[in-house]
Amino acid sequence: MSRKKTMKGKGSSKSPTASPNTSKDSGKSGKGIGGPSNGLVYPSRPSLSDSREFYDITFKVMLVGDSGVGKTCLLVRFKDGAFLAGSFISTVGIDFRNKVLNIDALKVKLQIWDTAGQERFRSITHAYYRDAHALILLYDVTNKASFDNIKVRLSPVSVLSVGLINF
Ligand SMILES: Nc1nc2c(ncn2[C@@H]2O[C@H](COP(=O)(O)OP(=O)(O)OP(=O)(O)O)[C@@H](O)[C@H]2O)c(=O)[nH]1
Repeated sequence: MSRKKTMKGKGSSKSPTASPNTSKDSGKSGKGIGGPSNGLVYPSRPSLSDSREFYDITFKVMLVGDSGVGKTCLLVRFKDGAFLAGSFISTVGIDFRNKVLNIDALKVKLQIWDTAGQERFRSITHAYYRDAHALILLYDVTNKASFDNIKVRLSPVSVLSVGLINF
């Protein structure tokens, strides 16, 4: 497998393709449905950030769940090792960050998309499920409604679409 080269996202990043959405903490764009129909996100697409990092394979992962369940906190914790305590700023639209992991001598790039949990962004965020390799479903253990709402978020059409294309 040839080693590929890509831009490494830092903080809120620009996405591989174009579409008008914004992130919670910087207002920078998160753009487009991230990759071709087989779901792989190729590094030859437009830049994500200003530093480069090699990888062997890439996967698109979506964080899905109600507003306030901790999607952004989980992502920041995983990416940067920090916890965003205190003030809660809701995500606007969609955002993503990249993380490259070394697994069995391979560099695996995860492109992790942080979706807005608010109802008004649902139609936007649903569009990004299409070519995802994985959806991570989050809920607040102190809020049963946030668990029940996962079923609503993953309508049969969305799940079927992800399943048919990627698995
Ligand atoms: N106690 C506790 N609070 C958390 C945890 N994770 C996140 N929070 C808090 O929950 C609030 C919301 O977290 P976010 O990660 O911004 O929530 P989100 O799911 O991204 O919300 P949207 O962007 O609106 O979709 C913040 O104030 C966090 O500090 C956790 O594991 N425990």
